Amino acid sequence: MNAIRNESGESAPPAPCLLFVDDDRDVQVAARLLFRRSGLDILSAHGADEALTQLASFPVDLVLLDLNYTKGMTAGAEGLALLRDMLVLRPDLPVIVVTGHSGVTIAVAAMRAGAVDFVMKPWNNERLLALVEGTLKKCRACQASEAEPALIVASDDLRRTVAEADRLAVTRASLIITGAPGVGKMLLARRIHALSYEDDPAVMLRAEDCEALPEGRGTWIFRNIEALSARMQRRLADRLDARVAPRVIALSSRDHANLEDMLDPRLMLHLGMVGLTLSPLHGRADDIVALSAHFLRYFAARHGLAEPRMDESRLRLLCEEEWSQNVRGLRALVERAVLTGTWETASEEAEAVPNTALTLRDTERSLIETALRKHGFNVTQAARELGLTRPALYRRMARYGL
Ligand SMILES: Nc1ncnc2c1ncn2[C@@H]1O[C@H](COP(=O)(O)OP(=O)(O)OP(=O)(O)O)[C@@H](O)[C@H]1O
Repeated sequence: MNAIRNESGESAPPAPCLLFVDDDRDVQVAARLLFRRSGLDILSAHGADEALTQLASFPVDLVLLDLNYTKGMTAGAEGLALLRDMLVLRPDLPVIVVTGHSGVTIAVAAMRAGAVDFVMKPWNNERLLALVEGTLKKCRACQASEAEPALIVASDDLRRTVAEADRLAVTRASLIITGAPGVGKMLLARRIHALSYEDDPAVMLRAEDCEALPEGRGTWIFRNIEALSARMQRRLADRLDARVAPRVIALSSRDHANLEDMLDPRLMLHLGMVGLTLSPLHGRADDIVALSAHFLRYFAARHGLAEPRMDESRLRLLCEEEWSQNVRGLRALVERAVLTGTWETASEEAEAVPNTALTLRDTERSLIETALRKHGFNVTQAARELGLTRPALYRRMARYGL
């Protein structure tokens, strides 16, 4: 199993964690030595793609960002574009720009684009350290309580799907995201929208409640697309046929073949052009490990409580769970562990809950049955003995089939 690991192969410590983006390996080594000596953990990325992947996979607290990653490039455009992408994913992320050739003008442009500060290369170790520590201190409270990375990605399976989603994000293509309930379809749809060129917020629609289509174009995210009425499906297909059409991101827990049967063929042609499928959480051990660590840290900070200890055997149990509600189930389980300070696996819980419910149900059914028999099935007298109103007793009789 591939737990959250930093470059040295150690399990990633909870915090603080820096991400240093620079294509120059010597500079990376110097930064690593400096920060590790000071007790800070540091991840490195040598270019934009790697940086975004690291950011999506690890709970990064601060980024140090060089602005040029291609040999000979000094204008800083690559770095500015990456800065904007990072801030889409993590709007509160503190980013310090580290600039060499590009100089002060580009550093100022980076500050305008959302960087919190900048340092010039070659840097002074003490000053850089003080700047990083000061920034971390200032940001820690708000960052720890609010920031939840857009999407945690650790398994190769999810990484491939997210890479494909990111590639499609900048197009205007409508698409369908399929996958079991709670697997992350809505989160992925939001990420696609956030990485697109669309400035307006996406319109969220529940297909089963949708009786009219929004005005204008923009991005429309439909939950449960298969529940859209036949009439609305035709209207939506008409809108997608138009020259100036909205972008529709349709979500469904049904698979593609099923949707072919359920959706208007014209609508399916538009939406089914490209499809993304998220796999069930069970079987994505790397994601279970990364998500558990992330949710633990997130909920401990959010509720101001200590993180319950996560050991190897606990992780193994989590990886063996069926996760019928997928990531939503894991998230709830971890939040409960933080709130109660104790762990219970989903299967322990699944066993525990029905058993208790069964005992209560059995007891109640048998009390009611005894009272009814005793009074010759006279409901008024049985209800009086049980301390219930007649309607309440009728409801229970119906529930227990008496
Ligand atoms: N990779 C992930 N990283 C972080 N959080 C995740 C991830 N995947 C899912 N979640 C979280 O799990 C919960 C369920 O995700 P989401 O609502 O996107 O699922 P869904 O597939 O759209 O569910 P449904 O089909 O039931 O509507 C949300 O709280 C979401 O933030």
